[in-house]
Amino acid sequence: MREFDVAVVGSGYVGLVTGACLAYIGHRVTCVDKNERRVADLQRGKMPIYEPGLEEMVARGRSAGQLRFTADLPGCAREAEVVFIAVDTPPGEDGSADLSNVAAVARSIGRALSEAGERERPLIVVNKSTVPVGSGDYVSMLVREGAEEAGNGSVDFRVVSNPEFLREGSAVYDSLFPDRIVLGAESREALDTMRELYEPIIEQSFPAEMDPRPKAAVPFVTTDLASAEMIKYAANAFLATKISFINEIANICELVGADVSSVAYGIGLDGRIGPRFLSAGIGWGGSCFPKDVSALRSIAREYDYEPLLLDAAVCVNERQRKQVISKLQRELHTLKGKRVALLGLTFKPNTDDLREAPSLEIARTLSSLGARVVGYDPVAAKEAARLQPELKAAFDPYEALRGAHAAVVVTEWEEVRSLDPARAASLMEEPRVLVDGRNALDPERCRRGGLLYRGFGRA
Ligand SMILES: NC(=O)c1ccc[n+]([C@@H]2O[C@H](COP(=O)([O-])OP(=O)(O)OC[C@H]3O[C@@H](n4cnc5c(N)ncnc54)[C@H](O)[C@@H]3O)[C@@H](O)[C@H]2O)c1
Ligand SMILES: O=c1ccn([C@@H]2O[C@H](COP(=O)(O)OP(=O)(O)O[C@H]3O[C@H](CO)[C@@H](O)[C@H](O)[C@H]3O)[C@@H](O)[C@H]2O)c(=O)[nH]1
Repeated sequence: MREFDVAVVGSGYVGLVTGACLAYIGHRVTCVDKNERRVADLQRGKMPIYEPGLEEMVARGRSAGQLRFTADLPGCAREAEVVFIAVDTPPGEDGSADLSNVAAVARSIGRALSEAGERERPLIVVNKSTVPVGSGDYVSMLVREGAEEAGNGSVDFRVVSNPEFLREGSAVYDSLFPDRIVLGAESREALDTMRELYEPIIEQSFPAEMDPRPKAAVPFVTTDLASAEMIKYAANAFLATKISFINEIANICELVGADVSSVAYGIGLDGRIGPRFLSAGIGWGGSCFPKDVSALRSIAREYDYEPLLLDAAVCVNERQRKQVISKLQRELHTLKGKRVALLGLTFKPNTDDLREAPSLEIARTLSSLGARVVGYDPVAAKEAARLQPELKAAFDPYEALRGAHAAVVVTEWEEVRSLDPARAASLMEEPRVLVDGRNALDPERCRRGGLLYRGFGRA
């Protein structure tokens, strides 16, 4: 295997995990970020995010001398063979992706290339951020513009799209054991180089200590730039739609007296459907699905196309969150003066990410209706209370439940799944409602413990 000099720009969820994993498989990696405090923290081993297994991977990379951190993007771009762009592409006001961070990095790479003069091989600029179709060409244009600004526009580089499919909470595992690696480029040579860089992952030839089960080679999908960019949006839109689909079925199950968990199991056994992403409940949130579905809708509208199915997926998702409120109103009648405990606040378990977390919107609505809201989360209670001041932070689930008239399971952390219903009921006030927004608890056990259990799509 050839050892590459790699720069990864953006030390957030994707950048850090990518950098740490590339160092783990034997490359020399420099992670770059414009946030100097973040860089200083990383240089002394302090993680800016909560992601299981990441701290150990970073420590390992640093002590092997394979991983370092800097704020000096031009310096890195001059020395690297491959630069990954992994900066955030947040939603703009109209729902389209805001590419200003990607653009700033591309220009800066251009300037650095121009100042460095001739290179032995073209620099490969890999876009890992989720970006609209056409962004590969836009990045090329900006690199060239940056180079022209610095006095020499004839710089040698190739742009590659390499969408990222990791999930927060299992990001390290997903990066080392991906379902596929997708690469889009116009240059065969650039694709061959990327294959070489990823070879230990494609061949699964790195030490098997993380997961000793034998693995087949990872499919390596090569395509043009636009299709690679579209694969990312299509994958997220499909998964989000799949969840909205099961939520629609859950709502009908409630009306007809069926149980959505059994229905999901029954349909998921069909190989054409598959069992994953069929958990009904509050619906999807997070830093990706809402932003990417909205960016895809916005792309479609740019071309005067009405994305009816995507619009419906979003509507169903918005309605699911509102259902938490109607389920509470049905049991508590007025919410004024009632204490409601939210159990789990991050958008999913095993992450500290609160971007588009349903908990924040639910807390806001409940407090606008006069309820007192307290929220428990094992890692993000303090930050959630900062973002949503109506929410009082609790650091233990039972502390949150003390004196509560109702509780809502918003995020199925293990600490929430393993809740003791009898202990919860003993701390709560009448009518002791538990709205299980993730269908994570056993309804019978909850009822035996003295809770008024209400799930999604089941009795
Ligand atoms: N979070 C995920 O699970 C996930 C998964 C797949 C793809 N993605 C995509 O990957 C991209 C990154 O997402 P993320 O969640 O890692 O973002 P993030 O917000 O966690 O991190 C982004 C980092 O980039 C840095 N940055 C921004 N502009 C910069 C610049 N000009 N120069 C240097 N550093 C800069 C920020 O300081 C920050 O540390 C997004 O496009 C996202 O859609 C995210
Ligand atoms: O059956 C399910 C599965 C998930 N969710 C919710 O869907 C959201 C997203 O979950 P998940 O996909 O596990 O987390 P992310 O980390 O947001 O990962 C998604 O978004 C990433 C960013 O683009 C992609 O890289 C991943 O492949 C894609 O799964 C969360 O709010 C979950 O609670 C459900 O409601 N029901």
